[in-house]
Amino acid sequence: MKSLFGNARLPDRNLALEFCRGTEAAAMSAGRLMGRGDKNAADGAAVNAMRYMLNTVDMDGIVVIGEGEKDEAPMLFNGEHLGTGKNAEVDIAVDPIDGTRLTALGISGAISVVAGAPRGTMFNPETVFYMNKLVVGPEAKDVIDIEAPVAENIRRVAEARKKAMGDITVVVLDRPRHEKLIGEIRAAGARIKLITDGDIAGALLTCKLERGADMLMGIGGTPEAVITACAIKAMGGNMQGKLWARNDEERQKALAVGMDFDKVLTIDDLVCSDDVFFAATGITDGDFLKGVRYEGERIYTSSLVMRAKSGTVRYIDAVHSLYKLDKIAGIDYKA
Ligand SMILES: O=P(O)(O)OC[C@H]1O[C@](O)(COP(=O)(O)O)[C@@H](O)[C@@H]1O
Ligand SMILES: [Mn+2]
Ligand SMILES: [Mn+2]
Repeated sequence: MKSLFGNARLPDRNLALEFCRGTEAAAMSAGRLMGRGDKNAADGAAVNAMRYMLNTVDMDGIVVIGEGEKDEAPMLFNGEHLGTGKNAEVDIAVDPIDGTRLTALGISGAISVVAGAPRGTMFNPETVFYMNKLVVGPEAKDVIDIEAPVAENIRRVAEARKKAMGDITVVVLDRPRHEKLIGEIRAAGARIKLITDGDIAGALLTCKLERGADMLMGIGGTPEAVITACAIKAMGGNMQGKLWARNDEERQKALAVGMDFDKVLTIDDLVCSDDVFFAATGITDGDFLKGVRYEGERIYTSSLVMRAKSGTVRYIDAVHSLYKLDKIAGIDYKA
């Protein structure tokens, strides 16, 4: 029988599998603090574990997307080097917890994420913390236009998805800034799934085969936008974005370093490579991934690992041995 890979050289090592160790470690450390009401403690635990694990990976990584200093939470810093310095030169985008508040309150939908791409291929949002986003799954990838009216985008996605407009579900972050957007979606007759946080996981729902949503619309973080672009590339969907400033001061500061608020950023502007890696682990239970479960000496995690070049999507359920991990990794998961 002919081999699946023929005689071709096997693909390069899948970095996303290595990244998954980082998201698992971050999720296990942060999940331990679920519901304690302390966002910074959870973020700090996730950041330390993530940094520790990613530094063991054979790569020459530079953090392009840390988290932005939007809320002065513990973070991996932009420009920080990660990995052993061997092998591939990669841009890294991390969000050790997307859904810090969800974790602190024990609400579903928090995940830990890392994305990687060849050096110099990830969009650097500089000081702009927010972006207006439009994300869709594979069937609707060629029909979206973030500059067209909301109803028109819904109509086009409905046509592409062979659905009635009333059956289209749009994921939207529940924020006062989205009052107009929500009104327009309702006026178009579509359904809305409001999320309190976590628009990376929200965006992934557009590419999920079952129980998903059809679109994500609205303003969320720019770090999350770049990470989302990596994930959506791997899942075959599409995304557009436009930078958004909270106030004139932020806008002027960004304009001074050459940022353009009128430009429609395509998925390729956000990450201009198809060799993109993505890993995510559930912290609290979510639509996509189960949260971390602590069972005495064992910790259970659920992760999603993807590589855009090969198109492989892996779901990895792992069982971790708490006491062994404490010893070898020096991370105190019992803390
Ligand atoms: O809460 P804001 O300021 O509206 O920002 C929205 C962003 O914050 C989040 O809801 C949560 O992000 P963090 O948990 O990483 O802080 C993102 O998913 C989203 O993109
Ligand atoms: Mn975060
Ligand atoms: Mn985030």
